[in-house]
Amino acid sequence: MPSSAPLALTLGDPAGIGPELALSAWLRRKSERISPFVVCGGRRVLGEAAAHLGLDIETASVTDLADVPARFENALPVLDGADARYSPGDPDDEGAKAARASLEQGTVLARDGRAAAVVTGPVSKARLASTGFAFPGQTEFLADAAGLAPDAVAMMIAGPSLRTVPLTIHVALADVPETLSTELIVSRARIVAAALQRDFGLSEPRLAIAALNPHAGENGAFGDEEARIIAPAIAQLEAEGLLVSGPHPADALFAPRARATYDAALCMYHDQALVPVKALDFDQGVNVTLGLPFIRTAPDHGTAFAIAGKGLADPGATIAALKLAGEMAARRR
Ligand SMILES: NC(=O)C1=CN([C@@H]2O[C@H](COP(=O)(O)OP(=O)(O)OC[C@H]3O[C@@H](n4cnc5c(N)ncnc54)[C@H](O)[C@@H]3O)[C@@H](O)[C@H]2O)C=CC1
Ligand SMILES: NCC(=O)COP(=O)(O)O
Repeated sequence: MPSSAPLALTLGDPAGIGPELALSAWLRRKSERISPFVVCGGRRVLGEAAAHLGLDIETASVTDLADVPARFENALPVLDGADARYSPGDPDDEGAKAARASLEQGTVLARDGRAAAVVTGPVSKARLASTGFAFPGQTEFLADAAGLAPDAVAMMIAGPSLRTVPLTIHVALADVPETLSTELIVSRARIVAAALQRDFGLSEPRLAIAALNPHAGENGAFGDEEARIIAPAIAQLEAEGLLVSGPHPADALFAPRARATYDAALCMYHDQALVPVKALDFDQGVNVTLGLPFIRTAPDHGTAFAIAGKGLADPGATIAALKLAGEMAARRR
């Protein structure tokens, strides 16, 4: 990868807050020291969004990624690609197709090393599905684009207060117990430990593993997944030399004293992992896909259709995602 390779920012659903987040992040590029980034398609959307929000921002069409750093100084660089009209809060098929094309374009650029990372804007999973997108989320799409099975990657939600990893992601809560297995926990924990070393500079990462049931099952009174599935995984990981603790009752795992004892908490289901980060760090929460051969980050929030185009969207999580992607890329160079 060339040392000047820019970050590729995808548009997200054009009817959501993605376009205004790209504009706001560019406006703060100097104060926040954000590495140069290029938006994958959507020049019309971005122009109309800037006009709608009264933002005096020029976009610059780029075809050669080598031009991005210079253009980034004075204009928001945009690659030729899919586009749509700007219709904040009113998602449609044209916008969903543009969101998908932008995601595909950014992913290829990162996968081929032409972009330093792909930073994805928020998409509606339901709207993407309506285009025939065959994946429950972007995480699973990225794994597939890298030639990996869904289990070969892990979703980390990273904020200033803590990092969490949902071990099951886009599955119904009712399906979580049967989806969990000792092998799944072991393989995801290995991915997390390796990423904490490689991308976060932690030489001896400490992993805390949450229980599934209240009170970690209370010795089997309310569930046996802790003894049957989670404890054997912890024993195996310890035997491999990893610093692992648990299964911890999840209610106390995110208290400040507990957070000081680990570098990442591995959680059994989506909301167990995302609720604490969103409660503590909503506007700085970053979703990182671990285990890919390229870098992917994203703001850890959704399309927020109800506030799109109203000037209410906080760009903090998008800025944090861009900055973390830049730091990870610098560490890997
Ligand atoms: N990585 C991604 O692309 C993600 C996409 N989604 C998608 O987003 C859609 C909406 O999901 P929701 O659960 O409603 O979550 P959401 O994050 O879009 O909205 C939840 C609440 O947070 C507010 N909010 C979100 N981002 C904000 C920001 N930057 N500044 C100020 N307020 C903000 C919204 O207005 C709403 O009140 C769904 O279709 C889902 O698939 C959800 C999470 C992540
Ligand atoms: N709530 C986080 C989330 O669902 C993000 O999913 P993905 O689109 O990054 O796979």
